Amino acid sequence: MNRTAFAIAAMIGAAILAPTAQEQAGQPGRGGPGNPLLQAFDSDRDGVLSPAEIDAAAAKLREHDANKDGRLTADELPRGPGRGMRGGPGGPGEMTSANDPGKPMLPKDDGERRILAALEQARGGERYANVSTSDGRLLRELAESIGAKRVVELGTSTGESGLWFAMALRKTGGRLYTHDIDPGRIAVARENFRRGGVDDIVTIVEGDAHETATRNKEPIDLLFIDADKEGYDAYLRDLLPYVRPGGLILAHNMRRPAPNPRYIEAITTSPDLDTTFVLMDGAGISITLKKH
Ligand SMILES: C[S@@+](CC[C@H](N)C(=O)[O-])C[C@H]1O[C@@H](n2cnc3c(N)ncnc32)[C@H](O)[C@@H]1O
Repeated sequence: MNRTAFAIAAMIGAAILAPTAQEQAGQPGRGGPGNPLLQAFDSDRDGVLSPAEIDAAAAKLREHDANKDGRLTADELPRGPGRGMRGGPGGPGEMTSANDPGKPMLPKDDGERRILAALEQARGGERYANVSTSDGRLLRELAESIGAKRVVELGTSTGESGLWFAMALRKTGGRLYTHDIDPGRIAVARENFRRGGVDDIVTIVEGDAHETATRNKEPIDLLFIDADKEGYDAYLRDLLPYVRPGGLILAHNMRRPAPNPRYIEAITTSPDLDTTFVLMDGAGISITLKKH
């Protein structure tokens, strides 16, 4: 590995393996046996990073590149109490599929296994600005926890968020209505829903959602806004009357790309709505409860 590559690897390693409070409080820290870079990359535990271990560091970092695009994004990097690689693979505090929100949850049955396999395949294709794994896990849990029967999604893309919703809807006996303007992405989404075994509970609506979504006249349990950002406030205005009291309005990209300020104002100032912002270390999601 050349010097530049090592410097990048070291910076990334330092960023994801920042000292714990324990280390800051005087426990072993940088330069000592508790040094996070040593913990992550010093395979033979001799307290020194050898040239071979330095070379191997890049490969270890690449293991986190879930979508194999050659880059590491925040949702691919380990996070949480153990900060991922602390203690090395398999060591104490390492995030696994079981406890890392950035990784798919463990499937509970064959249906979930099939959906997760479809998601993994979808993540290997064009990603556009699809939800991250942590985003998707949250969408699914929120939909399932409110027993959503009718989920309306604006912005299907290739169907990743739709697959997460479908996982919830399999349990609730509900249905997803998902709208997109792009026929190419819709074709991929259709195939992904088929592959995930959920095409029977998904209705794809092709066209400009500013027009197609207003055809909805049924109560909505959960509305997910993830299409054109400048249109978020119009979508809210048009569909809020159909969201049932106690229903949820979720919106993606509340941090990046820059959110629509009219939408933020609408969801944070209305006395009928309560909003919180989550997963803001990634794209960011707003969770808005329609109270009345
Ligand atoms: C960020 S992607 C959606 C990602 C998807 N929700 C996911 O996480 O898998 C945004 C999508 O909105 C669609 N879109 C943009 N403007 C639209 C409009 N006016 N009507 C319908 N879809 C639109 C785009 O074609 C694109 O597929």
